[in-house]
Amino acid sequence: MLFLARMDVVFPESMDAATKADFQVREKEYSGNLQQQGIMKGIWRVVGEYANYSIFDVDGHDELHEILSGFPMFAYMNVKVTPLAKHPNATTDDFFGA
Ligand SMILES: O=C(O)C[C@H]1C=CC(=O)O1
Repeated sequence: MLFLARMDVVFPESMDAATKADFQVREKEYSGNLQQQGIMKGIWRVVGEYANYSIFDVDGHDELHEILSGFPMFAYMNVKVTPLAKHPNATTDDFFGA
């Protein structure tokens, strides 16, 4: 099942630069592992915002929630999830080469 997620990151004003940098390193590792496993099919920066759109291929809602809540920055993210269904006009099922 494919899901589109938008993640907006909002760090508290009081968070120091070293703590932010540490979150970013850990986030990159977590995200990279998901991409290597083929669970996270892609991630795109929203231009001009500290936010991304990502696509996940998971078995269901519970798995997606577990994955999203495992992001190191989860406590500082607002996440909106959109389930994706096949469009009748789609010419391929293989958009991500899966
Ligand atoms: O930089 C971001 O958009 C935050 C974060 C959320 C997932 C990820 O890989 O990075």
